[in-house]
Amino acid sequence: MQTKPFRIGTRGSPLALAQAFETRDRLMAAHGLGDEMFEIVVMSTAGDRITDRALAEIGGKGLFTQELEDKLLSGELDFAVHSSKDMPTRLPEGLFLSAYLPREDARDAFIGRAGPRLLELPEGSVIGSASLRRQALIRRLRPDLQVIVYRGAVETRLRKLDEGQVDGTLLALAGLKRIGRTDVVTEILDPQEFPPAPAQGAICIESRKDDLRVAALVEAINDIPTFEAVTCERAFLSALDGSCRTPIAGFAQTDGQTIRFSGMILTPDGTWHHRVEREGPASDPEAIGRAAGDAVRAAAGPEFFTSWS
Ligand SMILES: NCc1[nH]cc(CCC(=O)O)c1CC(=O)O
Repeated sequence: MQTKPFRIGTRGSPLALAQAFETRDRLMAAHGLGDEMFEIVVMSTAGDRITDRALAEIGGKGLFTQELEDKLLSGELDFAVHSSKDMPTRLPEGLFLSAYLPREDARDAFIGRAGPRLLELPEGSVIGSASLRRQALIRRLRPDLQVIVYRGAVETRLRKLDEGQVDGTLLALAGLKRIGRTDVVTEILDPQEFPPAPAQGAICIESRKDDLRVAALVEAINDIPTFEAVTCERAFLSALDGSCRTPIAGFAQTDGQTIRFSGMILTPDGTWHHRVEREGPASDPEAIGRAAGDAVRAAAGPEFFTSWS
């Protein structure tokens, strides 16, 4: 019988902590365990420390995960809780995503100071966002707006907005819900016009492949529809990857039988984009995402990926 508490790794941002506590609470409820059986271990990652540059510039994905993964591999942590959106498509040897929590709303939220709606902002308004996808989508819909790189924890971004450094910003609705700050949202963006990032809104658990005890523990809270949708979206991302500088959006929905996926790639300036729609059996989410990725890559042609890099 397990006597030592499970060590749960997380970043220290308010959102990361909320996600780690939600995971712990679900595990306690599923197994009838007390909180003494879990220890939350907070770690700082490179992504948390470097806040003045765009992520793609300093190395992109992996910046929020590497320190946690090192501690998983050394056995100092039993599992880590992440935003699936922050996870690289390829994980270190020996680690895997062993469970997904039920997905929150995957849509993006607009938070406007100069106006409540993105499409109605005064010409030349300044939007802060560090996400290549959001920057490109804004430029596509509103080429007249000025987009500036804007990072940091949610509360920092909201303060900068209040101070007037920008006229608006975009955040995942899911994150705002989890930290109880949906009060700032002025518009929820239509996922057809403003499609979310692959895996947005889904919390995942990462653990060692050979740790069957943890696999059995977390299996009890794994949400199958979220697993199917996010696996499909991550396969799309993986089929297109090669560059973390490509703005990519992708969203899958499943009814347990069929997965419906829709994806979009854009040039960073928003002038070109390609959409793809695919559906297929929920039993093979990866194949659907991969086929969608291959199709959109073929439709866009090689110059799409080289003309602006
Ligand atoms: N590192 C950015 C990040 N990773 C996950 C979320 C939101 C929560 C989610 O998508 O599950 C955010 C912030 C944002 O995009 O607003």
